[in-house]
Amino acid sequence: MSPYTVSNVQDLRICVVMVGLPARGKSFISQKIVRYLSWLLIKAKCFNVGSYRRETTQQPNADFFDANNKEGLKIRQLAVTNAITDMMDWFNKENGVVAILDATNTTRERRNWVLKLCRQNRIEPMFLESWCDDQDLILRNIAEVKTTSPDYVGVEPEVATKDFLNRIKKYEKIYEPLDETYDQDLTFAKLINIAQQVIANKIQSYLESRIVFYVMNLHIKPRCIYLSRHGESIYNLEKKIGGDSSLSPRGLKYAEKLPELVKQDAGDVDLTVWTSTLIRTQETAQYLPYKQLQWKALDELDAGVCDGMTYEEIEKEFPEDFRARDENKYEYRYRGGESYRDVVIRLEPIIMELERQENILIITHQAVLRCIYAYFMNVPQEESPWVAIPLHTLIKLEPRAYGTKVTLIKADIPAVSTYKEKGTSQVGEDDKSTNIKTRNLLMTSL
Ligand SMILES: Nc1ncnc2c1ncn2[C@@H]1O[C@H](COP(=O)(O)OP(=O)(O)OP(=O)(O)O)[C@@H](O)[C@H]1O
Repeated sequence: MSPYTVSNVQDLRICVVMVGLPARGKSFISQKIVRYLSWLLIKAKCFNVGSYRRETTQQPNADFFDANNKEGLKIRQLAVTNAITDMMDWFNKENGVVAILDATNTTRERRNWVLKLCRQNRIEPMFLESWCDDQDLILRNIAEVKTTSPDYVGVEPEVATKDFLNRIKKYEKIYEPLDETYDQDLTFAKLINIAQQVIANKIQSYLESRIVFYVMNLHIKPRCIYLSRHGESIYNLEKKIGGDSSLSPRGLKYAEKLPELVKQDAGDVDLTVWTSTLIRTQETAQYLPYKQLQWKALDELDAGVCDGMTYEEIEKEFPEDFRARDENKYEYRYRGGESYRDVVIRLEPIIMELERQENILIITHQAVLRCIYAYFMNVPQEESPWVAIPLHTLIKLEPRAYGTKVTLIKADIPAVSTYKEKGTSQVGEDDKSTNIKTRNLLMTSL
């Protein structure tokens, strides 16, 4: 069995029950939690009741959501029942650890029903409410994601907005927010106006506290995260892995060009640059006119006894290890070194801090960038160690409501390719194959 990344996960099953009026970011938060936990290799899945409801009812108007609409109630009850049935199946058949029940769950009656079902099935219920009275933000949310939802295909945005506001009114009539006194025995967290205020009540397990800590750090301000590998290094030229070498002359050219490349895209925004503690990332960042921070956690995957060797040398000297790594690159740990899984675990504070921050430029290493990229782009663990991250290329990530937009900005300074395909010890591709890899990278975006 694989080791867990968070303690006390064994035998623990948690259902995060979302609570809140429409357009309060419940789906946004649910998807973020799933991505975060999946990245940490904790089995997590979101059950969105709206999608179940859409299987039977297309494009209902606000009246459908009226508490007195018997037909509407029946359909909505069926949707939540089906979602919960699938959720229980997932816990039982697929050994799920954290399920998110993404629905409004606005009444005490509904929450009590979910609570009972969870307890009967040995699942810990944790309620997570998003409460928001910022009308401008709610209107922005409706414009950003609701007027374009499947519920409003072919409907004018103004008409859709008006109907959605009516839908919210229907829910407001019956809404019973979580209450510190009434709900004092429940495990719950309540986010007020994003995370201006956070109430945490009876948070029991370590995993629950990680989830609360994570959602506390989320923000929705528009921002860019730039990622770059260090410029081409002497070791890259010699096809060696690891080490702490300096940049090659072409790598230095990239370092000189980087300020212009960033400025052209980012303009005058304020950025902070994060580098690893290794010479090649610092040399790459040396001309950037921004505040810089060094993180040990951003150092390259430690290749242990293979540090400083070429792949050909590794294949000759440690043939079994070479094959084992190709077989399961994510789990393979170099003798005396690290695996991709180890790197993900040490990157967790980086991800947490990235969620808190605004515009950041990270200059680090291939394996580390693959792990960070996998978090933002939802790349499955078995694929992430094979993502091509070319040298001398700036990757721009723009987090959006339900995903991340990715753009590649090439510096147009030649560099060797350090990409190694499965089953060979050869690195390097011609220009054509590098472009194919680049396209693969773009296609993984949401
Ligand atoms: N804590 C929050 N409070 C308010 N808005 C948020 C919050 N977090 C994210 N958002 C914004 O909410 C929007 C996404 O809305 P989302 O679909 O997640 O709402 P919802 O509550 O799931 O609505 P519905 O009940 O209709 O499914 C995005 O524009 C996102 O920026």
